Order: sequence, then structure tokens, then C-alpha cells
Amino acid sequence: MPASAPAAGAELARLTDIHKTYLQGAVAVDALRGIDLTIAPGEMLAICGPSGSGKSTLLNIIGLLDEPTEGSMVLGGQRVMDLTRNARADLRRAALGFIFQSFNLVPVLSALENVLLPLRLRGKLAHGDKARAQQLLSRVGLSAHMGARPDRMSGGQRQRVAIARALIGQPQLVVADEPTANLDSANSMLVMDLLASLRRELGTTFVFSTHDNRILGHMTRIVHLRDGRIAVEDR
Ligand SMILES: Nc1ncnc2c1ncn2[C@@H]1O[C@H](COP(=O)(O)OP(=O)(O)OP(=O)(O)O)[C@@H](O)[C@H]1O
Repeated sequence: MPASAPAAGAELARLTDIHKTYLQGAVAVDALRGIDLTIAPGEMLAICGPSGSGKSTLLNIIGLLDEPTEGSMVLGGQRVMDLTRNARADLRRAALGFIFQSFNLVPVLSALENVLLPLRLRGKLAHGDKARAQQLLSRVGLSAHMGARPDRMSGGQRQRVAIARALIGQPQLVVADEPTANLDSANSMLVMDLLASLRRELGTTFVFSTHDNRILGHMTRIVHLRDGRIAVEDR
């Protein structure tokens, strides 16, 4: 049974008739075949489906990491297709956060430096950024590990560093590609409970791709993909 849904009406993102075709040598692979999807602020939305159904492709498009072959997308009121490459990168940095199944932390940096990295990559750190990163690390239960490097941490701890890193830029939308795929059941539940609490506290919107049925109870909506199309939606 999905968790309580946010109020209907507003929209953070709208995808209309999205298609994505990849070329594998001379063969065209239609990974997405006409996706219509609206994402409301505060949703915790899961994109489910079998391997190859197009989950990662769809997430990459929502996260402005890839472009559709056809179709349109509006994010935060901006028509993404009308933006230059630089403007799209600016929107991605300002509006989006990312969580990956393999955590994608920088091994030679401490947990605190990993959380600050997205801000450093944007330019100089502002006054208060370090304190905010420390607060976020405390909020994800890692106050005793701020100076530790990821290779000294468990998978669950690493994913919690990655959650703090995804949230440091105060994104409207966090895109999470199979965030529990490398975690055991206990850590998956800890991470999902944490994300659900953060969603309630911060109002952040989350879109997940997942094969993991254990985490679906945390979602406000579930979209099932089959062969690049939306097959079923559960609210
Ligand atoms: N970069 C690429 N180049 C060519 N084909 C691709 C590329 N990325 C994905 N595909 C193909 O597009 C289809 C959808 O792939 P996608 O990775 O989006 O599915 P998925 O549902 O995320 O799968 P999985 O659960 O295995 O990660 C598959 O047929 C895949 O082989």
C-alpha cells in the first residue's frame, strides 16, 4: 500500500510523449516509446519494471543527464528542449540531486568533503556551507563519521553520505537509480525510512528506479514500465 500522497494539482515536471531510441551498431533500440508522466512536488515516485524496460533511460532524461529522441519535458516551469546545453547544466545543478546504486563517492575524500563536492564543483564554498554539510551528515546518522573515508564505511553508511551529498544543494527533485540495489534488507529499510522522513521534513520530491519490491511501501506512487511504455500506475 503506497504511503500518503502529496496534494494533487501542482506539477514539478511534465513529460509528454517521450521517446528514446539508441543505436546499437546498425540496430535501433526503442528504449522509451511514448511516455507521458507528470511529477508533483513532494511525491515519492517509483519507476519499476523488468530489466531492459527503460527505467534508467527514463531517469536519465528526468535528471537531465540525457536527451529524448522525441517528446518534450518541462521541469520547474522551464521547457528543457528550449535550453542551451549550458543552461540545462545550470538547471541540473540548481534543481536536481542524484543518488546511485553504487554510491559514486570519491574514495580519497572524507564523508564531509564528499558532501561538499557538488558545491565546490559549482565554484567557491559560501559561508555556512560546511556547517550545513555537517548538519546533513548528523541528520543521516553519521556525526561520528564526518572525517572518515568511504572505504572505511559500510554500504549503508556510504549510501547515507550519498544522500547528504544529493541534498546539499537543496534540490527540488532527487533522482535515485536503484538506491538499495547494493544494500541488505536492514540497510535498505534504514535508507528508505530516512528518505521518507527527509521528504516530509524538506518537501523534496524523489523519483526512484527500482527492482526492489521491499521498498515500494515507502512510495506515494508506483509506475510500472514494460518495453518502454507505462503499463500500470498505482496510487
Ligand atoms: N547507451 C545505450 N546504448 C544502446 N542501448 C542502450 C543504452 N542504454 C540502454 N540501452 C538499451 O535500452 C533498453 C532500456 O535500457 P535501460 O537501461 O533503460 O533499462 P532498465 O529498465 O533500466 O534495465 P536494468 O533494470 O537492467 O538496469 C535496453 O534494451 C538497453 O539495452
